[in-house]
Amino acid sequence: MQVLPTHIGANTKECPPLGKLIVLTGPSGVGKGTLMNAILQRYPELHYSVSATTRSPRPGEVNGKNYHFITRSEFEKLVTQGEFLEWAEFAGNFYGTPREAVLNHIQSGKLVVLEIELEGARQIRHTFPSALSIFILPPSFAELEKRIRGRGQDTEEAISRRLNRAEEEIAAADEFNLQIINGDFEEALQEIEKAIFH
Ligand SMILES: Nc1ncnc2c1ncn2[C@@H]1O[C@H](COP(=O)(O)OP(=O)(O)OP(=O)(O)O)[C@@H](O)[C@H]1O
Ligand SMILES: Nc1nc2c(ncn2[C@@H]2O[C@H](COP(=O)(O)O)[C@@H](O)[C@H]2O)c(=O)[nH]1
Repeated sequence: MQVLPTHIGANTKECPPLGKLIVLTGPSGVGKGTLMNAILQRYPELHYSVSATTRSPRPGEVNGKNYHFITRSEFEKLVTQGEFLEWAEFAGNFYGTPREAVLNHIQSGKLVVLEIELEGARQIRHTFPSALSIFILPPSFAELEKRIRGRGQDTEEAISRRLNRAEEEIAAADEFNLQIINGDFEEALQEIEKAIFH
């Protein structure tokens, strides 16, 4: 039986995945979640990792389905206990991937998908070098802003923070295995499917 590491040190690599880990990253509002939901509808055998966050739920978001919504002190405790595979602060809130569920699913041979921001995706690149990392790009910055605003679920302050961060995120796109422009939704979806299954 393989022993799973319980803590990621600076030079530690997670054990080689028996299944496959897929990371979708890219700026807020580019359409990662929408693409992910479409992929999960088509391929229910994929396992989507539900993150923990200190952000407040948006209207319609369900605890345990969209996120595990927790307090800052709960989040900090989980960090101390090494319960996250990666975590980061984004636009004033904390987000993290629960370690145990992901490793268990990978061990049982599942394809596991993470939808996370840049810093977390970088951490996964180091700890899981064999993960497939896909960076989703907007067709233009103006379109990205239109999408975040069009979603209508963030305050003006949250929108500015996310757009300010987006430039830096887009500049890092080349760090990842694949860059896909989410202009035409169906085309982007097909490119992701191809990357995962072929
Ligand atoms: N190809 C597309 N063309 C036009 N609109 C799109 C496209 N893809 C997604 N959208 C829309 O863009 C908005 C933002 O999408 P979504 O919430 O999936 O982004 P996200 O990258 O997951 O954001 P976050 O990282 O903040 O969670 C949604 O209203 C979605 O319907
Ligand atoms: N590093 C991580 N980033 C995560 C995780 N779960 C989600 N995210 C990313 O955070 C931003 C903001 O999300 P929102 O739901 O508040 O719009 C977005 O880029 C998500 O992909 C995580 O576990 N770790």
